[in-house]
Amino acid sequence: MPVPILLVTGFLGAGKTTVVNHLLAHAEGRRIAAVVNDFGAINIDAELIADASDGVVSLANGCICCSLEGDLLRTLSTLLRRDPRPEYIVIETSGVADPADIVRNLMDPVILREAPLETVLCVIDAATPAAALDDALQRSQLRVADIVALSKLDLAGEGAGARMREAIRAQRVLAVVVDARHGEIPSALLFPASDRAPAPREPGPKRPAEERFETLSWTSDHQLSLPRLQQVIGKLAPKLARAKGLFETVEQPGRQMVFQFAGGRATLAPGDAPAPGMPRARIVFIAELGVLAKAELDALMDGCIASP
Ligand SMILES: Nc1nc2c(ncn2[C@@H]2O[C@H](COP(=O)(O)OP(=O)(O)OP(=O)(O)O)[C@@H](O)[C@H]2O)c(=O)[nH]1
Repeated sequence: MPVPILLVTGFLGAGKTTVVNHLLAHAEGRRIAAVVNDFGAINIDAELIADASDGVVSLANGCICCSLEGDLLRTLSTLLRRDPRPEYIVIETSGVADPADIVRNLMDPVILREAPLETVLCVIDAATPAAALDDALQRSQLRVADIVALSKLDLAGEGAGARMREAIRAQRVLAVVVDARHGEIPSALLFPASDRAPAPREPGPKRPAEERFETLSWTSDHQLSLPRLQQVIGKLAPKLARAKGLFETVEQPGRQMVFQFAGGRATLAPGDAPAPGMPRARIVFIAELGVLAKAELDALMDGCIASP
């Protein structure tokens, strides 16, 4: 039996992992394998994906739309040889990925036969201005989508959700647009029960690889001071496109916290127990190329380490 693929795309911090997590947590007995790509050296997303999946495969330190394309195909072949075989495969792309290039790779004749691309889902943050969809990368993410999920409607101002829907419709007349409150999308929509094999897709011409963002990682084996971190994030915020990380604070010892900075908003939430053998604090920062210097970042972040 072919194993349908769901490809999840969307800009940095739009809410892709939240959607994938919700899907895996409500798998209702389906064997779903997840492939997660963070283009930084540390794959925070893989750690944030619920254990509910049939094994999370993490592809880090590159983007599956360009440098890791071979790794993606090898990973899919390995998943398809698993016994028992997964019934579905979800691929979460990094927020900087151009999905057209991934779609092209998935049209590989063997993969297409064994694991056909069924659905492309694009997650869009409803709390960002609709003009964000004019961005070339976001346009290409929207262009290949069959389903568009509007996230963060709870944060969007009045009318913002409606304006975003209109902007989506203007670019993608045929896409199904759904609300995804905290990642909630009915799984029947994402994995429709159909015996028909999905038709091959035409991904369009290959785009020249364009480096626009870079990721900088910071790790430490110490606890962090929350007030100092808040101050530093305030300083860094204008330069950041996205940040996420896991660490322990001196204020709440013994508890791993999940830090998220997306759409200009920073949040901190309790996380799972720390993974063994990992540095106590690991944070990935994503910025437009040349905007954030590693030495500046290290100096600021080192200042967040709680004094003994
Ligand atoms: N309030 C609110 N927050 C949300 C919603 N969906 C996602 N978030 C938050 O937005 C932040 C980013 O969400 P993720 O799911 O990690 O975003 P992502 O698209 O996977 O991020 P990258 O993989 O880094 O591009 C997290 O703090 C989420 O909790 C929503 O519907 N409402």
